[in-house]
Amino acid sequence: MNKRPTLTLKSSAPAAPKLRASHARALKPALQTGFQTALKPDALAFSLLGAAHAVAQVRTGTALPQALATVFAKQDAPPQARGAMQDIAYRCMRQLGQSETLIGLMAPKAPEPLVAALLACALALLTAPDAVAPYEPFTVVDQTVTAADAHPDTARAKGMVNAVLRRFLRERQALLDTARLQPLARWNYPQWWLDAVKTAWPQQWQAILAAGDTAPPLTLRVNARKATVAQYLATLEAAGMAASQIGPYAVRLAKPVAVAQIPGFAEGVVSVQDAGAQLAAPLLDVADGMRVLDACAAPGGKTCHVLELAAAELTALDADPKRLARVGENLERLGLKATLQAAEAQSAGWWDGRPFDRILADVPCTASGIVRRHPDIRWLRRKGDTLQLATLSAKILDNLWQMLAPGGKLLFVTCSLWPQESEAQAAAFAVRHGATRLDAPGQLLPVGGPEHDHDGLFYALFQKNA
Ligand SMILES: C[S@@+](CC[C@H](N)C(=O)[O-])C[C@H]1O[C@@H](n2cnc3c(N)ncnc32)[C@H](O)[C@@H]1O
Repeated sequence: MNKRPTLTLKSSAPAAPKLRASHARALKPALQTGFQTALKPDALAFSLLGAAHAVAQVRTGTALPQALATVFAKQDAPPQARGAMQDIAYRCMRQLGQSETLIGLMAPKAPEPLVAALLACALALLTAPDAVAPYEPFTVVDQTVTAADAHPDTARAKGMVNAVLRRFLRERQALLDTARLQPLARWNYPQWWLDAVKTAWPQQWQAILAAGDTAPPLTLRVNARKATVAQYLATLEAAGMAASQIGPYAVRLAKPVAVAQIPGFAEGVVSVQDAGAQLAAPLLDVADGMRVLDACAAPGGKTCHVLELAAAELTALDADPKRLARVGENLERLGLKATLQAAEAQSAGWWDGRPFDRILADVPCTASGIVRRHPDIRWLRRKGDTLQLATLSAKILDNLWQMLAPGGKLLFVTCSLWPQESEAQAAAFAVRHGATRLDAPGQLLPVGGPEHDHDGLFYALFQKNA
């Protein structure tokens, strides 16, 4: 791996203020997550409190989708409140560094976990640019105080919540200017993540970090068995939905909508898939009748795309049986067939010994390239995860190589930005196995803008000598 120089963030502004140690410590687990409030489900206060519970759970290590699912179930939230909770919680994740820094500047002492999460949710709404602010500032403050009052873990802090948010409204710009002297608040990523992006991508680090804080587009993959892109664009136009083609099978909707509102989704005409992820199936170069292994398949985006392009004999393997079930659901919706196998890709116990013509190894990784879609990842990952996951994926690749037929191709994919998991891994693998490296995009950087409206993926393609 090439060593690149580390850039440090330069600022002509005064030195960043030190936060009190109490604000920098890890937050304690949230209490009483099952408590039912008397708040009306259509009130913003209800959604703020639900989102705050989910955010507090992320701060103790739970992934945001799981945290939200728990809150939805426990609070018996109706669909509209679920949508609002999800929107607030995702905004909060993208602004968490700034919000926690602001709380550190304004709160008299470190708030309890649920209070801190509630304040962070409110600040995420209050700091949204005016043009896209979903609620009036005074509504946010009023409803946050109402939410605080409605829960036993936050009720005592109601006065402090009110004081902090009103102070923020009064001193907004000065507080933001001070907070943003901290890299954590300026970029909304932990320091180790900032250092890692700067080291790996010294030219593009700012664009990568900024793009990771934006909401992702809704990109669809047109099922080549059922429609062409031109036909599907005409369908969208007839439905009054603006969209454009951004890849051979990729269509981006101008305005994201719920899956249920996507024309043809239920009938399998389209699937939701990032434009960068849609490169995998064509790169694999599968022909009808080939034996194909998708070794880390769930939820099946790439599996299904391969089968939309060729009538292959495909085995979809995944270590997680619950996630594997989602591959089955996607295959069914699209009218496709594959053999599903719950097993670990670094073991060979499940293999019948018949070599595969093509292998897709979309290995487990830090997912550092898909933070705009999963903004909680940056707060959940630890620096040491990279080495641990790279070690596992090396084992997976070595094991899969023996299953590849002579002349066959293996496509190695990650959704990581870290070279240790991607290019360094690919280079070391090629040396270990004397594998021929074929043309592939390498690292796709998620720098944003219309030309790069894709996640951060890495592709390396290998061929086994015949
Ligand atoms: C990046 S995701 C795959 C995404 C999928 N290829 C798609 O396009 O929809 C990685 C998958 O690897 C699975 N996984 C993790 N460890 C594994 C292992 N040791 N063997 C096989 N699958 C594993 C995870 O459950 C996860 O579904």
